Amino acid sequence: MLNQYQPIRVSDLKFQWNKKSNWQLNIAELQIQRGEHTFIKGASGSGKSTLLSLLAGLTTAQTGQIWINGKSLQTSARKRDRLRAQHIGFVFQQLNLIPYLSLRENILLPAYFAKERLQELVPRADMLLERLGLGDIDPDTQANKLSIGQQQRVAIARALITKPSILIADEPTSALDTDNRDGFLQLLIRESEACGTTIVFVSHDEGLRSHFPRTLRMQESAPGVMTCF
Ligand SMILES: Nc1ncnc2c1ncn2[C@@H]1O[C@H](COP(=O)(O)OP(=O)(O)OP(=O)(O)O)[C@@H](O)[C@H]1O
Repeated sequence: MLNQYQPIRVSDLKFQWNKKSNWQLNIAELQIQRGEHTFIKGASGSGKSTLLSLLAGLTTAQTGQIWINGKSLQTSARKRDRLRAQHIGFVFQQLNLIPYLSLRENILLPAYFAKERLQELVPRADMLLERLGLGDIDPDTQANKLSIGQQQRVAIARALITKPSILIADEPTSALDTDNRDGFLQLLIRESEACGTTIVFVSHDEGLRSHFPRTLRMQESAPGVMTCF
């Protein structure tokens, strides 16, 4: 059943990076339910990052609609920025921590963009640090003084600080060995579940698929036309 208030709904979407390109992404209908964990797989160049960028409102489609929690992304860039900051957390392969800021400052950055009251989120930042096994580290430590494993956990805390309803993860484990990869994913899923966050996780790595109840595949439906099932 269609429900426009689901975290993510896509309808009749058609997207090209430019008019002359013979590559196109077409999605007739896609819905992702509240709290659902979805794995998106597909060959290199199949459009996984393009789809994430459309869902985050960083790029807009020529045709069709995307709703995030019932709000259309067919709106001004300023409103899309606001929607993104309020509803979506991100984790990328490059963790994108700001090296000269402290752990706590890095974690609180999205709160600033979401215009949430920073002071009210400080206890949540500290709680996340504790839950992610970083409770023994002084939260004023600069991010570049942490090991990569610690930085990954800070990136999880940062993605979830505002309790976003959607978490978008783009290949966050591709630089990790198997043990680190599984540990990272378990923490990411556990903490997302604790705040009821819907996960959209892109990876080449088939080994991760079993952690996700739903898989979407980016596939060619006609020459040059990609879709996802
Ligand atoms: N900013 C851009 N401008 C123009 N074309 C782009 C841009 N980003 C991606 N493309 C093209 O769009 C298509 C899909 O690329 P995309 O990065 O979404 O694929 P992907 O499945 O995420 O690939 P990978 O797994 O290698 O990261 C490719 O043909 C790519 O060359």
